Amino acid sequence: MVNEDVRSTAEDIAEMEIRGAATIARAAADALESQARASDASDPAAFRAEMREAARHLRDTRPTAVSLPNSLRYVLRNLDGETVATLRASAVDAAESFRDQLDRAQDDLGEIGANRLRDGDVVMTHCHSTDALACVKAAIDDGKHIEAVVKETRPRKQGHITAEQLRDWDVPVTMIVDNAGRRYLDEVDHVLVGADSIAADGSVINKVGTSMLAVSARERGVPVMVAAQTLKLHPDTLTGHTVEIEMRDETEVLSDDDRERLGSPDVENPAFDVTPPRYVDAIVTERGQFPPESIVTLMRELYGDGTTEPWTED
Ligand SMILES: O=P(O)(O)OC[C@H]1O[C@H](OP(=O)(O)O)[C@H](O)[C@@H]1O
Repeated sequence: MVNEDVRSTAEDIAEMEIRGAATIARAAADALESQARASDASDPAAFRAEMREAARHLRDTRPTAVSLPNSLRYVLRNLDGETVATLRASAVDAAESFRDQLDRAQDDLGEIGANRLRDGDVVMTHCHSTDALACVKAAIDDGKHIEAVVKETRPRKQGHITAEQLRDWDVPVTMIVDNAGRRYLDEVDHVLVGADSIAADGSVINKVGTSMLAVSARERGVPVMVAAQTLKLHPDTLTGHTVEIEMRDETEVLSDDDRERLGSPDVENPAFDVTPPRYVDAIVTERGQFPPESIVTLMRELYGDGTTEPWTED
């Protein structure tokens, strides 16, 4: 029942061919739209069941970035109609308005984040975040000169994607290995990172290594700014759930040859870590910037009704 686009999108998300919390959310909405368009369901109940199955398939790819279930929820909750044709149209509309909101949110948070950056500032980045880079882009568009110290971000080196994007915007980049982060903090004005999920207590779940960087930044007096549209707020944490940290394959850390040479040690490869709120200065969203401790107010406003898992309903 799950269509080919959904299967290939799910595979690409799992393999990180499609990656980054916002990009994953967009791809998931696109895939649900494709499922709706291609459906040959004979009646509304069959159509809804297909959409739920497609959503489950996409949901099961990666566990940490809440933008993925938030995106699936958005499309499924907006299904509306008494016939397959009207249901299909509602899915297409929902996917389109989801994409519009995502783009607008990123633009708006970029403007807000840019207000924190002064002409001549240097930012230190970790991993690759489109929300974080939107702040840099808006600052440049305001005529500010911005430079960047870009952390490589092992094991998958997403810092290279950041450097490539900054190169296209003519932002001078200094690339460093992750372990040089603390040494170069003296030369930067901000740490600027994205988020995969934000918990109700203001904890930031982001690429592994973020917490170490944030602790060092606090010690060095460098403000830590997290750029995260409200799609990254994790509603389940309002009711005490914790965010699952994805463990990825050991081959990302050690090649087969290296593993054999080292006597097959155990390898742990968490993709994310949790930065406690006391190490974060501001969470920049499209609704304004918030001290992490107050993000719960916004979360209640947006998700206070609690969450459902529309893909599990029969
Ligand atoms: O939504 P945007 O800001 O683009 O990305 C947010 C976060 O998603 C990425 O995770 P991964 O590379 O998919 O594991 C990084 O942790 C990044 O900070």
